[in-house]
Amino acid sequence: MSQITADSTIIVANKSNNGPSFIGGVYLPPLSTDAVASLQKSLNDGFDYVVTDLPVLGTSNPVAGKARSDVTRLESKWWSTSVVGLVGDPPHWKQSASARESSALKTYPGVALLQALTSTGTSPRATARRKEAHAVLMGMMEWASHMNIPAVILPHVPLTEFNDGDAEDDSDDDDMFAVHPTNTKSACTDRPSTPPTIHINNRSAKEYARLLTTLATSPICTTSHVQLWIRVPLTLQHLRSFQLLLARCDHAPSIGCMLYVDSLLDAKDVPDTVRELHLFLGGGNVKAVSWDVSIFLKNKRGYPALSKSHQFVFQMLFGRLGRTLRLLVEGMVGEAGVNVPSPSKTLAQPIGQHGGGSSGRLHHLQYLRHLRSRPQLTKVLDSEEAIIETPYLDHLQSPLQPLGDHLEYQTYETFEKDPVKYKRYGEAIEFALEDGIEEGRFDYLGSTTTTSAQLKKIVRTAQGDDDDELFDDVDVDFGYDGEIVNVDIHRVTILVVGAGRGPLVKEAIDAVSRVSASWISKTSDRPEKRRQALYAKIIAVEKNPSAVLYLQSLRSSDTSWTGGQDYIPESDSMETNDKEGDIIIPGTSNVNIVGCDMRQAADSVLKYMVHNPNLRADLVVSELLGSFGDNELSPECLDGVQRCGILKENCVSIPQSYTSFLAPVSSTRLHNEAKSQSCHPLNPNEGPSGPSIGIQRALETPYVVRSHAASQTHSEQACWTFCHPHPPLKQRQVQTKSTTSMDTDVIDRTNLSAEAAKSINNDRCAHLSFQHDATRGVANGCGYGACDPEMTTVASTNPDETSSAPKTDTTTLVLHGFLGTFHSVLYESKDRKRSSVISIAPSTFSVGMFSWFPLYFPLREPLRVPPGAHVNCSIWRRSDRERVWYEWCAEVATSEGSEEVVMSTGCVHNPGGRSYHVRL
Ligand SMILES: C[S@@+](CC[C@H](N)C(=O)[O-])C[C@H]1O[C@@H](n2cnc3c(N)ncnc32)[C@H](O)[C@@H]1O
Repeated sequence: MSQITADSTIIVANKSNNGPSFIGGVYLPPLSTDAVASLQKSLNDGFDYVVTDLPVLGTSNPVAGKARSDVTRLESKWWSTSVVGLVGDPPHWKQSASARESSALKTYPGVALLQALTSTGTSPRATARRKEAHAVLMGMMEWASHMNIPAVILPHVPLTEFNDGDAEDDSDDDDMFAVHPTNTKSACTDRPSTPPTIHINNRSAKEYARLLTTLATSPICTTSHVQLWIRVPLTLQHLRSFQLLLARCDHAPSIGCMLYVDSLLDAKDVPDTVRELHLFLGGGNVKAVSWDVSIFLKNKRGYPALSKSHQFVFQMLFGRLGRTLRLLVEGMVGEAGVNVPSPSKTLAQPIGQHGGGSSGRLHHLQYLRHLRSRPQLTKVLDSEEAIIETPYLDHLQSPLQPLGDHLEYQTYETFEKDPVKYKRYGEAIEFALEDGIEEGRFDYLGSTTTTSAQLKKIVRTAQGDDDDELFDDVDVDFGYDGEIVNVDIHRVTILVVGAGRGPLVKEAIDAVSRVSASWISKTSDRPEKRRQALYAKIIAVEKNPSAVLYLQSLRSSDTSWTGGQDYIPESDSMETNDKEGDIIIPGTSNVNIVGCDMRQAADSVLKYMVHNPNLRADLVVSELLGSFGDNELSPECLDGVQRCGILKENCVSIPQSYTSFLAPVSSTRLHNEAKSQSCHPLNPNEGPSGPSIGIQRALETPYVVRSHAASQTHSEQACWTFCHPHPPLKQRQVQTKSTTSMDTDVIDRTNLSAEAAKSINNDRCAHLSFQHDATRGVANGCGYGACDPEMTTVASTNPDETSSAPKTDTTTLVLHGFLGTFHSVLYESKDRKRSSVISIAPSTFSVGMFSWFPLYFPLREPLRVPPGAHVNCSIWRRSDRERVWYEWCAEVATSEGSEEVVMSTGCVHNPGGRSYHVRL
């Protein structure tokens, strides 16, 4: 049976074994005090959990402690996994209420209790009522905690005036259930051009916040981990008022939102809803979404279906939070005796007498499952990478420091599973080799002889085709099998730096083989039918001794690493590495493994290259990129390689360049996680039992995170770009007509490429301005993954006006930091016709690649950005002899004519690298 627990990742992980993640529950009011009967009726229909009314405990009133049979019949594992509690109004209150009261009570369960709890009246009656309400609520919560129920549904403060305080004392009880008209219709249908006013009783809201905070910090939530799901109807005003409530509760993680969809959503209100929801998903701690059966329409065959507008909302909610979001079906389907009718029932068409199955809600569940299984959702929620990354959602990690630390075996293994990254590297190496051949850049090594049969085999293997018969179809004339063929061999030297466990070496070997096969095939028209092929010298440099052992083991067992020959022991120099008298096999590679820091050519093989210009590298391949591009010190490492003098002057680097991007993010979850680092730092050197690092350090440290409950509010912007290798000095001097006194002859005799890398400064700064975006950046979703232009189209539509301009924005954004991402051009041909790119910047995201998550730069204090204002962010990359670090600073500004007025600013974070740095 699937589980409902406080830890969403556990649920999803459990579910992922059985198919798509989808946790669906149901509330069956006639059985609301019998969890056994509810479960019996609903599990067969495919629901995962049920909602039960929490009982009134105590001895002082007539219905308190009323027996229920389920407590003696259901084992604890069911209560802790498959039952959610509902805080409703005490039954004896309902019983004593007049008919009018009853109908008002049905609006939202628990509202009458909430009203009594939060009233500030001082009369004896108000005081007694409040006391009773408090005892009822605490009893319910204690029982939930006792039963280990994972979550409890509570009401939200209604958007109406309570007759609060002493006024209540003078009124009869009818008035306290009076429902304001706005309560029964979607606020989405009120589309004011000025900011909507939240008509809630502010005093009650604050009383409620105090009560919830008390619960959230009590053992009920901190020890028993009961989550508080506040029922928030899906209207603009409710969403906004709930965010105020959460802010008052200091965004306690145990207080979450259960969105309640109980009103029809007019198509013209979809843009507003989409924009509002986008931000809400970053700040509303959304745990569940409940669909009231009254909003279902009838399809042609009479089965329940949602309107197009609600389908869009479903897609958005599940597309963003589908791996952690629980679903609930509520409301009546026509049976008698149901005591929780939908307030908006009259807006919907009735769907008939029965919703199918033993629960009467089977068809609703089947329909919602059908929406969840649409390709738009399955491709984001059920892909292999989605399943792999699930445990990492919103989980902060210290950025790796592969230069300063040695990576673990398992870390390499995880990298190597990426289905996109290595493919793109393979393509890039192939393009670079093809262009090198076209430009005649690879040295002629000599000629070798082989047979047609052997050549066929080489081509076939490179094409991944082992079937002899199939090969007969290939339109290349290789002659008869025994024919002797001459092949001119050209040598390419490939330096793979930071080789790890060798995946890029493998890509290089395969690319050499593929390019050679195609060159062999293309060169049949040369004199005497002499063919041409490549032979590669690959030097794999790695500083992690354990990874070097792995590389050596691979070399000893894989003949593709030793030129297709049986194992050849490695020698100290490049030239003597080939076995005496061995014939070079066209299209093969011979790998040398060098265990040292790439910034020092301390090894004999590398020294040999330095002293023999024709043996220097034609191609240098590396993957030293961090989430923010340069944050794992790729620039310093690759400059170090170049400075050693082991690159030819026309050497090509893969990657050729990488650009760092930054985008503002609104996410209370990420900010909370960062704050909690002050007590439980991630830094493995300190560990969970280490000293607390303090709030300053916690919020001046960037974290790698698979953002999830987050909203990127503007398109990302480029900060800076690093290109490799630096053009040889002489070339630059000629280009810039430098008149320095440097003796170019001397430089010529040493190494122009090496000289070029000697006086490089990799410090950078960027001043970015994120202008007001009326769509609130909805297309960027949570800031990880490809952006969705359809969202922009929907959010930009303004059906009220003839112009297509978006409606005036009325929301204040709350920013909690910035997400750093990167885009890298691995290789682009000079004519730009062929290129291979990897990216985690949303606008150019490499779909399916999961090796990098964004780098979250927190802000010490969240920034409030009023409608129309823009956000400026300055970021610096700084260094000293031992460290590299970032400093960042954000401000809010408006434009007044041509003038910019700064409205508020944060401080410069991490000055001098005081809280965080990367070791050189
Ligand atoms: C991100 S891993 C990539 C490993 C492998 N190329 C891959 O794609 O799976 C970076 C590797 O570079 C190595 N490395 C980092 N800086 C280095 C340096 N200065 N010299 C040699 N190796 C270095 C690390 O030990 C690590 O194995």
